[in-house]
Amino acid sequence: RYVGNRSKGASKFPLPPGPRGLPLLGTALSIDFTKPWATYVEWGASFGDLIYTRILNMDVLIVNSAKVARDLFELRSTNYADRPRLATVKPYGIESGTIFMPYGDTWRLHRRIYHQALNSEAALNYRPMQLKKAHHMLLNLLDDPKRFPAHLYTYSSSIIVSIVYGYAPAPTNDPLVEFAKKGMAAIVKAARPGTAALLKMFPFLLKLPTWMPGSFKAEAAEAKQYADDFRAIPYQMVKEKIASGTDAPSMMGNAIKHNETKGNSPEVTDAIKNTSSAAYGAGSDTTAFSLQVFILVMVLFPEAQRKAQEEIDCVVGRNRLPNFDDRSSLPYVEALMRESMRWHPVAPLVAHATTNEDVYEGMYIPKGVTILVNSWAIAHDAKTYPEPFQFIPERFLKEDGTLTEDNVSYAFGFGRRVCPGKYAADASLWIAIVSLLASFSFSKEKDEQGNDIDIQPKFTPEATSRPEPFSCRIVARRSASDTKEMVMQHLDQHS
Ligand code: HEM
Repeated sequence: RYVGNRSKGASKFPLPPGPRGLPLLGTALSIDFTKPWATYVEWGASFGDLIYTRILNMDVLIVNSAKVARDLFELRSTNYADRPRLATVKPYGIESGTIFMPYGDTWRLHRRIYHQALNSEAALNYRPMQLKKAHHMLLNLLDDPKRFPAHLYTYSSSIIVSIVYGYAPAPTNDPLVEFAKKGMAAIVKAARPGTAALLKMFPFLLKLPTWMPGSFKAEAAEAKQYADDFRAIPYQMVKEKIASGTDAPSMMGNAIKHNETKGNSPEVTDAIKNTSSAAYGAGSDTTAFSLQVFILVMVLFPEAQRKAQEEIDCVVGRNRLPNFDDRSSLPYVEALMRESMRWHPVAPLVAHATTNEDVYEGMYIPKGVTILVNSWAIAHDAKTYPEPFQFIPERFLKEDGTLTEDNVSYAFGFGRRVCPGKYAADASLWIAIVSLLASFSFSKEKDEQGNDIDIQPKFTPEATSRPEPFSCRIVARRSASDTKEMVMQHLDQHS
């Protein structure tokens, strides 16, 4: 059990209840690591909505309900905005990125840079670019529907590089996007809690020669190299564009120019490099994976797809593609998007840490403890969402057909750490979803005998979780040539 330095006043309160584990391993053996969020829900049935446990050598609190999340992360926000100190972060070269950064002044500086570029007003400026990228994605899907995950990734990452660097990547196989993708794959490994816990327990694993089984040296060195390059190379590129007067407006460019007027503070220069790479890391997979979930649910729940397409056909018609002006007239599409984000939140477990000890409803919360919010549990709470495993967009609609207040905000996190890219992300998701629904139908793939190939939905257990690969048929709703012609007409209008 946790032995921390408790203040006198707090010493009489017990830790929250939770499963007891084994020495050294804690409760690690009882966790289903293919879907840890579901194990924590099971524990919740016995121990409640706030659980204390020890996983390997880490003390962890788990929050399983929207109420506890609100009470701690919103109402006591200053104390619950830190991050756990993962043992992987430094060796993997990402300690100065926003996502893993301790709560404090440098983190505040980061948030100011994001705020300038990504607040709700600023995010409106990206809409024409997002619409154009959505149309490029439709063309990529028409050409090669089987590679849909790659097209979704190209869509989401090209939006981020455009916002962050003002860089217009090639529609496919862009060198910067490809480089960033490889880097991300290496860096994602740093966020695996199992690796972090192992390295904290056995730091020598990082020092073992690369050829020895169990060595993390090569993996960490590779990730660090990518992380370093990804901070330096785009920064240099944007600086050069500014110098030659060929830069496009961007988060990085604006921050560099602002910093120049203040005498080029090295601290701000670092923050500019680190926020930009973190925005790529935090914004590319999340958006692409959310769209993969959307396609998966369209295949699994054809009735919802049909209703959304009926709404689009009725409001937008079939002679043009939807745009942002249509958004408020398409409540079913909006409800479907919310239901898709609820059905599988791509950040199912969000890790914060406390700054100081606290007492909540008679339970002791230690200083510096990791506190995992189980967003998946919140999204599958049958009291709020009856039949939580079904896909029912109507749950977000009132009787009069207007939307409810619930906009699934937990999908973007909590309190002071809430996702700073959420307005831009929301727009990227919406325009992609409505454009895809207007242009394609999604259904199960057929086997050689013409029977539907069944899908058993499964999700990866990483911090950003996506569906395991699944096959599906993506067919243009108009003929392929008509769709292409319509998209090309829209693209001509953009330019
Ligand atoms: C569908 C897309 C997205 C989803 C679902 C999403 C979700 C999240 C979540 C759950 C968090 C953790 C919040 C917390 O700790 O409570 C987060 C953090 C973050 N997100 Fe997003 N995000 C998305 C897109 C974006 C985009 C497009 C950007 C940038 C352009 C971005 C930048 C960030 C950053 C920098 C953080 C770290 C914030 C901090 O630690 O203070 N995200 N996001």
